[in-house]
Amino acid sequence: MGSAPANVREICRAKRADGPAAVLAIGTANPANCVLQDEFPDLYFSATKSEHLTGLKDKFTRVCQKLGVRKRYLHHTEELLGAHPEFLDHHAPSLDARLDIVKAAVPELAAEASRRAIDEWGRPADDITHLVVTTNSGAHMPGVDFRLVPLLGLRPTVRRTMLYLNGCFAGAAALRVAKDLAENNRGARVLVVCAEITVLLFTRPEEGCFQTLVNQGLFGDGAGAVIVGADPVMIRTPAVVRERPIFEIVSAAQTIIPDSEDVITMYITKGGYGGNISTRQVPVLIGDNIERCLLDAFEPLGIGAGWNDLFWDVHPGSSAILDQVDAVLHLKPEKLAASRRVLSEYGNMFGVTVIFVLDELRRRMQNGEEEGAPEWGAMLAFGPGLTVETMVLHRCVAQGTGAAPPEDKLTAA
Ligand SMILES: CC(C)(COP(=O)(O)OP(=O)(O)OC[C@H]1O[C@@H](n2cnc3c(N)ncnc32)[C@H](O)[C@@H]1OP(=O)(O)O)[C@@H](O)C(=O)NCCC(=O)NCCSC(=O)CC(=O)O
Repeated sequence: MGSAPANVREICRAKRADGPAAVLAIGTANPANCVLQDEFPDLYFSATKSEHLTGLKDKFTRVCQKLGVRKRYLHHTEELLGAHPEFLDHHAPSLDARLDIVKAAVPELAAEASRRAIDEWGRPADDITHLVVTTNSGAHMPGVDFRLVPLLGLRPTVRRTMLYLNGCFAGAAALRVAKDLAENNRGARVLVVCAEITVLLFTRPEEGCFQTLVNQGLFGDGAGAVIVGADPVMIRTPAVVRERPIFEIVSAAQTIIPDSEDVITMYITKGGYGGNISTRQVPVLIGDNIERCLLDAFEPLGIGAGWNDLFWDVHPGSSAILDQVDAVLHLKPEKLAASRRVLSEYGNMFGVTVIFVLDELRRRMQNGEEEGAPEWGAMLAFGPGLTVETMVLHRCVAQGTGAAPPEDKLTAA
């Protein structure tokens, strides 16, 4: 205690990372039950004993064809629905049974995606210092974050943050929180996990309820996990493991679109989720506002690239939304290929979807499918109210196959 008193600013500065937060690994997972969109109207109207509503079924078929989805994965099977006839009637009390299902299934799916991310990362699970978890599927204390600690073998002192009910912007919000954690805590390694199981949304079709048709045709189940950290290191565990950054997270912002409070709403009722998505308004409002969000994000960084010089991770809310983004930004057709492919192969998985798109972008870049190999990119995610998350990303050279940390960062585990 005899030394000079430490300067608080210096202590704070020493605790911060030197470099930007980066995506170090990505893992994804889906339930086993795959449904093809072409077959889904038959399946859905049969499982809900609604075959007599032939006009509504035809309309559902038309809506299904417009959403941009080819297949999806769903936790709820015909067998599970058969065991819960109360799920068919949105007005019947079924919340407890639905919550019991997600309480067990969401942590398992979240753990599967997380294990894949941790395996790719290569370091032991107990090197994770922070955990940021997000889901719309549940309302439990303790939550999925707590359950993941034993499931993944994380340390009991891992610093957990649980984000419930952020709708489709949840994945981008979790990455934004992880960026701040990683950059403000030297050596932090943040596991971001988003998981969704849409059994709370399931109900039978009803004349006059267009929202139900969109919900049943659009949403899918999945989980995505990302390890975020700054200043990549090479460690001996005893094997040598090099952290390989994939994308640097350069900036992250969130904004509310004016007068949009009722455009996307969601709440828990005795029969599962209630709420409304103004499906005609959503693409229009997104189109009217995203260019301003993007300019606010890119201009202060002095990045003068045109929109077609970037790579894009846009939350694929539906085909109509991606078409609107394309039109407003005058994007070349291939620019939203990663978002369109994820929508087509998995459906809209709420906040999970942008993580799948990040993984798809990485795959496309590694395979040379991303034309021009852009250096800079943007993530756009949309959700309740109408909230827009905008993130500026920077592709790391060699895309997770190079960018090895220097020898002087070699750390003994
Ligand atoms: C719903 C759509 C697929 C409809 O497609 P189109 O507009 O191209 O097609 P369309 O006009 O021919 O409509 C097809 C049929 O649906 C009917 N229809 C369309 N919109 C309707 C509405 N709002 N209310 C009632 N009926 C409607 C039409 O009359 C037509 O019926 P008929 O065929 O009988 O003439 C599209 O508008 C769309 O994708 N909207 C955005 C969806 C969305 O908001 N996604 C975000 C999810 S939420 C999210 O991602 C974030 C979050 O949750 O947080």
